[in-house]
Amino acid sequence: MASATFLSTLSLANKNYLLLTPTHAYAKGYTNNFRVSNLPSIVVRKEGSVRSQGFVAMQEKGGSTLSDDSRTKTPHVLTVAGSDSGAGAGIQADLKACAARRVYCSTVITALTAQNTVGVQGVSNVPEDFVAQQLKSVLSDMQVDVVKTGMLPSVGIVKTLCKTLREFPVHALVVDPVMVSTSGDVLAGPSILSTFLEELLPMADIITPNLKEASALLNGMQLETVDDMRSAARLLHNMGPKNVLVKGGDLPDSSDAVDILYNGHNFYELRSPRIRTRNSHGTGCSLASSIAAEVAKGYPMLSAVKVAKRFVETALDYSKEIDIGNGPQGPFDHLLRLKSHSQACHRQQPFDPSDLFLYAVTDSRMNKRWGRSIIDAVKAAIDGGATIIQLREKDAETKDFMESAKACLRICHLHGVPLLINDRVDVAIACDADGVHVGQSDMPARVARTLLGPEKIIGVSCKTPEQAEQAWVDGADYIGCGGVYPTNTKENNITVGLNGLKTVCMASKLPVVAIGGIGVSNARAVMEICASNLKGVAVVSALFDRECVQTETRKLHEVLLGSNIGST
Ligand SMILES: Cc1ncc(COP(=O)(O)OP(=O)(O)O)c(N)n1
Ligand SMILES: Cc1ncsc1CCOP(=O)(O)O
Ligand SMILES: [Mg+2]
Repeated sequence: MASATFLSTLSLANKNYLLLTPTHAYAKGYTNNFRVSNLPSIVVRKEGSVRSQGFVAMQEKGGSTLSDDSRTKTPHVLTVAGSDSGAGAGIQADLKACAARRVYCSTVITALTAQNTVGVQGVSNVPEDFVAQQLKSVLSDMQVDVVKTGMLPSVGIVKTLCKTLREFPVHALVVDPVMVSTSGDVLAGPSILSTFLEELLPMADIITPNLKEASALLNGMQLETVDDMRSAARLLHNMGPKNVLVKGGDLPDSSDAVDILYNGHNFYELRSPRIRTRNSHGTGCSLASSIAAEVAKGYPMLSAVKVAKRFVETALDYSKEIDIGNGPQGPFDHLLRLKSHSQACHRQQPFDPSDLFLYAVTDSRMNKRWGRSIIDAVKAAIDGGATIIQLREKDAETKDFMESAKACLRICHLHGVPLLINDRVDVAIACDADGVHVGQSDMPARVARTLLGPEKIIGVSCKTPEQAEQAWVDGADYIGCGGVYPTNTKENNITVGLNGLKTVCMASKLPVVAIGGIGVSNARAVMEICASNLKGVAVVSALFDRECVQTETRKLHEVLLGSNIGST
């Protein structure tokens, strides 16, 4: 029996309501079982407008007592694609990606390909009416959230799909415009292009072309730079899809993999270190189905793309040694190295760098000295305006640490504040914390990323540009840079000063939080080094080695708001 995970209940006019976020409502399938009430949305705005959160109130259909029994809906992706006998791409990749992302995946097969790591040896299209029959079988019976398309090998199949989707609308359509396989074999000829452009693209919530596909959709336009990718994204957006992700994996002369996401208003440049591996067959299919999976869970598109991209990168990185087939392009493994991850099906808030604004780091000795529990310390820091918490409990017994971490997590999540664990990746996994902070002599961030999976937050302590570059390559989310000023909290810790902090910020592609000897008297000076990626300060003693944690946190919060930096 599923336990209730909603934030709170509300009783009004003898009726009970669930209070929960709209995406949570969708992800949990509550919209199927509850009427969305006509109560106005309730908006909780945390101090300093660091994060605002909308909530909706939902009333149970036909009943008055709320319980969560068996109301959890399984997120469901339907993939409409070709089969790859080598199982690196196509339907097989989609199934594995969705399984790895913990989303149910049904399949409509459009073509059979005889394929291996050398290339495509044969293609046999499935007759249109049988594609139609498969679509109807799935969509008339199952509650599909997102349809993801891959190889659509004939005009008739594209038309059949569009017609069926008009008959059975779904929450979102993800179109991977597969035209050429990674081996260079043509999977959908130019005759299909016009139907694609006229019928399918306008229905799409996102299309995910690589450079070759974007060029083919744009009449052979040359795409050689990131600026070209932006132009292509804008032109493709004009054709009707709500979002366009142009994938720059093939961009020459780039040490990073750069993708451009455009939603008609903003461009997002999504960069990640390029992973050099032979085992990349199926990357495009897997990315598109991972995006579909995250959208099916209720993520907004930008978050879905970020998590999906990180997932594929992690899988690629950890599939480097796989040795399958003799051809130039091997498959990667979605599950092999990742299967020990405790990736819960429920969605969690994606990392928001502005959460680093006021980073409260606990200290077991200080709490003991002032006679307070970790839980009381965390509560007080949140009440004072802390935007992220780290449990840095160097002396705690593992069992005690886990128990207090679980209690702190409940409090943090009620307030929308992420909770990270210092050093102890095992504790973070065991209590499903939001992430970890590791230093240069702790578990390497790359290993922590593999253990924690793509969504968890990982912070790394860095004193130098080289360490900052490594943190980025390792898949960290932020850098903790310090000690900025001398501190008694950490022994033998070299002080980097404001200059050292600035040097690291300038070199870092990641957001940075400053740490070490920071408090009310000098926080402003720290923030005024004016580095756009310096997002806040992390503080131990100035909050926790004080009589009233809440008052000290509030004072620091005010100073930071006054500095007017990093809060956006
Ligand atoms: C936000 C943040 N930045 C830096 C540190 C220091 O981590 P580390 O270097 O591993 O030292 P310890 O905290 O483990 O003593 C941090 N904890 N948080
Ligand atoms: C953990 C850590 N890492 C670098 S300095 C430091 C200690 C920060 O503590 P305080 O805020 O009390 O100076
Ligand atoms: Mg450490």
